Amino acid sequence: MSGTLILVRHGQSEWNLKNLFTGWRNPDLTDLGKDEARKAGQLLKGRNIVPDAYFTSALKRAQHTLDLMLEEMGIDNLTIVRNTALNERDYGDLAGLNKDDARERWGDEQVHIWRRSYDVPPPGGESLKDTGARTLPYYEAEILPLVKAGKTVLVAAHGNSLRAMVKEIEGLSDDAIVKREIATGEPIIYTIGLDGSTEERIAS
Ligand SMILES: O=C(O)[C@H](O)COP(=O)(O)O
Repeated sequence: MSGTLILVRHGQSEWNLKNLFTGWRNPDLTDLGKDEARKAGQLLKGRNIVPDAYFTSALKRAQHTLDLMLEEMGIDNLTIVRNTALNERDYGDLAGLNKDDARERWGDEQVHIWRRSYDVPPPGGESLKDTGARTLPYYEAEILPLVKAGKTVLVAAHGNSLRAMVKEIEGLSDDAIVKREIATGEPIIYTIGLDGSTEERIAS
């Protein structure tokens, strides 16, 4: 027996557009972000995928993405589980700063290390490892058991909470995850067996 896990990063947010570090701040989607979310819903609908369970973060941009996807899929009357465990990495003191301004101030390399290294946190914030320490226990307790029981589960979350999950699911090394980017509004679909074996299918 196997189940299906679908991971979706929220569509473009107002702060993605403005090139600001966002983290736990709470901007909504742009018009482009709303379109991306609707397209993700259409893609799943086109594949006749009807999830059994829905998870998202406590942040508007991921919740709105899930709502728009469900609208496109014609699914209502359901329970959505929202949890801070699925929130974006906490960007600490960088939240609200422009990413180019930060590069000017601290240099390209330092900013890249804060954004993409595995275990170096930005000042006052979470590294990817810290994010995983919050996201993965939740994934393992609440999401994975459903998938292993043969269910289809849709998770709408964030670049770095999803990178933490992708690292675990695909068994990527600390070095390999540094290069892994998660595109907005593009569902990643995994088939996961009872024994935890994984087959990745990326929708396009
Ligand atoms: O929180 C943010 O600023 C973005 O959603 C993700 O940022 P990143 O591309 O720096 O990881």
